[in-house]
Amino acid sequence: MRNELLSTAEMAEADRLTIAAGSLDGYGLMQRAGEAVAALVLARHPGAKRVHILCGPGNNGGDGYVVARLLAEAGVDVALWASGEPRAGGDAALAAAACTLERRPLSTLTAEAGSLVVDAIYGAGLSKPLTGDAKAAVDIVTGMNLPVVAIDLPSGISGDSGEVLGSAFRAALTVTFARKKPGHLLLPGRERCGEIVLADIGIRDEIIDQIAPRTFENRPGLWIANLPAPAVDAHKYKRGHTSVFSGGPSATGAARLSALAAARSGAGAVTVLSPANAMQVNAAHLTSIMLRKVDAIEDVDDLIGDRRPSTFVLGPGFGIGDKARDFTLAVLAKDRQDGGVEGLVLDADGITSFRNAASTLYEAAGRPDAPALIMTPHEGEFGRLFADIAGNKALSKLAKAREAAQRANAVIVYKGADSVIASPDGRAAINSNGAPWLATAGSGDVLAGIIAGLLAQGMPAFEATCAGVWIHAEAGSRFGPGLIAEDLPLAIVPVLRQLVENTVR
Ligand SMILES: NC(=O)C1=CN([C@@H]2O[C@H](COP(=O)(O)OP(=O)(O)OC[C@H]3O[C@@H](n4cnc5c(N)ncnc54)[C@H](O)[C@@H]3O)[C@@H](O)[C@H]2O)[C@@H](O)CC1
Ligand SMILES: [K+]
Repeated sequence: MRNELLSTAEMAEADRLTIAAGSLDGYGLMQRAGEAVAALVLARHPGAKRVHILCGPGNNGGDGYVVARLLAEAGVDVALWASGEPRAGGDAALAAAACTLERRPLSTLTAEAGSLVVDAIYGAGLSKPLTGDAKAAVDIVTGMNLPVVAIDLPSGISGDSGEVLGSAFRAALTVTFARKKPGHLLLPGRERCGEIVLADIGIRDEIIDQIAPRTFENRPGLWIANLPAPAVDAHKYKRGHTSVFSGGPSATGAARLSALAAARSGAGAVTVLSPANAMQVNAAHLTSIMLRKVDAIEDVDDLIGDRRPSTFVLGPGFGIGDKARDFTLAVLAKDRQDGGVEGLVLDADGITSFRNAASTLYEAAGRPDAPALIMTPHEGEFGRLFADIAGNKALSKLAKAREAAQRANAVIVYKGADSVIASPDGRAAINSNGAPWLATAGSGDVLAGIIAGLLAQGMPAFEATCAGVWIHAEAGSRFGPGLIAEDLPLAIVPVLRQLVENTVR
């Protein structure tokens, strides 16, 4: 399966390039779109008493006119409601002319219980909040709880941001074309789409390649080729060494969770770096994971010279302040080359520690040959570091993560039920396999550990991060109710096995 997501502008470009390539004209694409939707309506709702088709003035409405004609030809009782007139001479006007059903104004919409609604009011062209007849239609249909099949997007949902503009339908099924759009995966759009079906309308893969999208759905196909599989002659340090900084005596659990997750994700060796006064408590809880005393920057330097850990986690339970900043900058000052430090995952207190010193962090991460910096902020932490970006209402979550990654010279995981992973090189991925069970104390510590563990095995930073987010979410979703963070490191094992055996996509 291909994982690209197309912005609404890229989708329009794909239409244009397809038409220019001469295989299909705009009207032909619209026919294909309408055929796909009509076929799904017939397949999914064979017993629908009556289907109300709501058509807007643009090409989304054009698709609706095609659906109306095809369903009527198939013997379905169709009622057609129009909002505005398609532009004369355009594809939608042709589709409307080919549909001889009586058209009634959408402002007079009435529907009966047991009927089905096809929403073709607005799609990719939505440019402002729903008002007037469109908004009233949403209220009526929602109030009656009628099932809705949305064409391309539920009207009112922005294809680029997933935001509700004014109000929006809640669809049971959304049929979109060629590739999904970010708004199908970002919240609240994802919830409003229901099941999403991707229909092939004749836009070929080569056309998408030409557009070279930089946004992806985070699925295994995006990174499986980079997933580490241990070589036959692997010894433990060849499989990567991750070190996790522990907090003080009363805050050590988070680091151990991270460490365990790094080990489960395949790092050959994992060390917890503990302040002297927490050595005992850490030692009492560690078996296969190593322990080393680290109180000062010299200790970090000694460790790197001596044991050559390739990745670090700093933040979980660590405490906010100078020490977090100093250790972070000490790690980022190392070189990557020749078996040096590959990367640092900065989470929780590690992120918050830089709220008034962000530029120092970004400069350190931007030095050529610096280890990769990966930051995993939830919404609150993101706002602390990137207040201006977080507060910019014109930006989607996707755009915010992208801008933050570029500014910070870091891979950013903007966490949430729709986590966005963005790379400083402009790539971004939206995750959609999460589950509410993952919102539990310590869950983020485990995520940081998985990412560091994959990174230590030589996975590139963006791919390791995307894989970590997906594996973490998949493990949590499969585990389900009752999940606590302690369960997660073990719960990733069956997910990893399926990935290694290539039985999950
Ligand atoms: N050749 C093509 O471009 C194809 C387009 N397709 C369909 O065409 C759709 C996009 O068509 P359009 O670009 O015409 O856009 P829409 O049909 O989504 O919107 C039509 C127009 O409505 C106006 N509008 C937007 N939001 C409004 C609001 N809240 N209140 C009042 N007016 C508003 C805008 O002027 C907009 O251009 C896709 O979603 C898809 O369903 C498909 O037929 C496949 C081929
Ligand atoms: K629609």
